[in-house]
Amino acid sequence: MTGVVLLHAFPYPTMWGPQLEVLQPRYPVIAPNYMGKTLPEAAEQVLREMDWLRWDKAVLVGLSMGGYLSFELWRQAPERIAGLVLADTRAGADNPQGRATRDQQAARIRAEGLAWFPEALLPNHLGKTTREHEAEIVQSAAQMILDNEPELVARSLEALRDRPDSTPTLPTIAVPTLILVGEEDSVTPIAEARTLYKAIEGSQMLILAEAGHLSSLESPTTFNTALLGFLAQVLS
Ligand SMILES: O=C(O)CC1=CCC(=O)O1
Repeated sequence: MTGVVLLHAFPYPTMWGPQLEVLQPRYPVIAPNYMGKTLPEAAEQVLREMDWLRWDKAVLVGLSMGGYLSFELWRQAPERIAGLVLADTRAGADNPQGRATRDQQAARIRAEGLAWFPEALLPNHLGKTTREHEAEIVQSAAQMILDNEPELVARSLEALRDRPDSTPTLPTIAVPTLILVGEEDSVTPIAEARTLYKAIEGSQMLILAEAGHLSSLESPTTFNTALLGFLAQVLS
C-alpha cells in the first residue's frame, strides 16, 4: 500500500490540520511528530511507522524542516518513496552564522523557556499578508510554538544546525516531485525553490500567492488544490 506522510516544519508538529481534513477521506495519511529528534532518527521513526502500517511506499509532503527530512529519507530509503512535495524548503546546510544563532536560541530556550520564541520566529515564518490580515492564523501559529516541550525545541535546533548539505542529493531524486513556495516566503524564498526545480529532473513548481514560509497554513485552499492534483497524478 502507498500512503501520504506529512512532515512538519520547525517547531509546528500540529500544523497539518487543514491538509488532514482533505486528505483523510481520500488517502491513508500520517503526520508524525519528530520534535527533538535528529534527522536520521526522525527518518528511522517515519520508516518504522510505515512498516507498522504495512505501507511499502509513501508520498512525502515536507515543509521546511520537513523538506530537510525528505532529503534524509531519500538518502536512506529511496525505494520507499513514491513522490515528493517539497514546500518552502532548501537544500543547503546552515552557514557558520546560522549555526551560531541555533546555539544561542537553544541556550536561551533552556534558560528561559519558550515564551519569547513566537515573537522571534513569526515575523519571518509568516508572510506580510498573513501578519496584517489573518490574526487567527498568527495566534494559532504562536500557540503551536508554545505547546512544545522546550527541551525538544532546543534539540530540534541542534538537529537543524547539524543537517548536511543536501545539494548533491537533488540530482539523484528520481520520483515525481512538486515544489511549492509562498510568494512572500522570506526564509526559503522563491530563488531557493527555483534551485530545487532546476536540479530535480522533471519536477514541477508552483508559487502560492499571498503566502509566506508556512504556506500550508497561510494559503490552505491553494496548497490543498496543488497537493490533491499532484497526489491524483502520482497515486492513480
Ligand atoms: O530554520 C530554518 O532552517 C528554516 C526553517 C523554518 C521552519 C523550519 O522548519 O525550518
